Amino acid sequence: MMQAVSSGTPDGAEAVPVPASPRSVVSLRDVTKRFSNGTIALSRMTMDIRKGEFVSLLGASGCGKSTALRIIAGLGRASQGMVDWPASRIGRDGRPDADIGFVFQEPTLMPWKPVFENAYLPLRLKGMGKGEVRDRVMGALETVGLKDFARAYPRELSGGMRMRVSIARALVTDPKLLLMDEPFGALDEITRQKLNDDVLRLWSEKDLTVVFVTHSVFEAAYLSSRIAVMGARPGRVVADMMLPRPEGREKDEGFRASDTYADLCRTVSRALVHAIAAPAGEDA
Ligand SMILES: Nc1ncnc2c1ncn2[C@@H]1O[C@H](COP(=O)(O)OP(=O)(O)OP(=O)(O)O)[C@@H](O)[C@H]1O
Repeated sequence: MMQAVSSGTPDGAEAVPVPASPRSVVSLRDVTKRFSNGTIALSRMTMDIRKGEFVSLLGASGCGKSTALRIIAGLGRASQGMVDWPASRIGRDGRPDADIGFVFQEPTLMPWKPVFENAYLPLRLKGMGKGEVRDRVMGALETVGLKDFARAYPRELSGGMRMRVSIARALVTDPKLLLMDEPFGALDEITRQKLNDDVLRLWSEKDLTVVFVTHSVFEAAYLSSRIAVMGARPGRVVADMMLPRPEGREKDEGFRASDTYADLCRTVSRALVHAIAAPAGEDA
């Protein structure tokens, strides 16, 4: 179902509803976001996210990545343009009823609740009893390697483990679309690499569609099947790159050390430099 907004035309353009492709999980058409203070965070962003993709939104700070992700999640509304979640109904609040998992930049755990309660939260908010979903919550914790920490409190966990709880909480509703807003930016490099591998494993095992915000070329090149490089002022997609994945979904240390990965990083880095230099209006 579509959420279309055509009031206000900050850059003089009218929204043109184009049907999403049958494989689209989310489709953005000419989406513009103008905040009440006049900041135009996104301008005419058009993008189809297709089932099974691992899409990274890559760009410099302030180019509108988080704004785009919030609109994809239905947490923020476009000022203009059209957002379509073909397989979902739109509720009265303007949000899709699809189960979408969202992992924020910070783990945002409740410090006074143990790990189990934190992961259980989305199901509690849906009115589901703890007894009824105990196995499901434990399954999500097992998926991220924290089954033995269900009774621990967030203060007893490392930063990486807290982020794993946050991922378990996003997975507990069994979403098909997982949105991650620069989740590993605050972690050390080793932990980040480990979590990158975990996310790739989850993507593969759970047949997820992932949209991942990052400003790391290396992370985007390692994880993605597709990278949308964004330019700033106003935020827009400057390059939309499909990445070759001859080795399948999962990666390993061998891939990190490979010429293929080095070449990929160079290509993505060049695209990012171009995006930063590109004058507004020069699109993919
Ligand atoms: N609620 C808001 N009100 C006004 N301006 C906002 C609001 N949220 C974001 N912005 C502005 O919109 C632009 C895009 O912000 P956004 O957070 O989407 O960028 P980003 O690429 O995710 O940045 P970062 O990588 O630093 O998180 C920025 O100029 C930001 O200051």
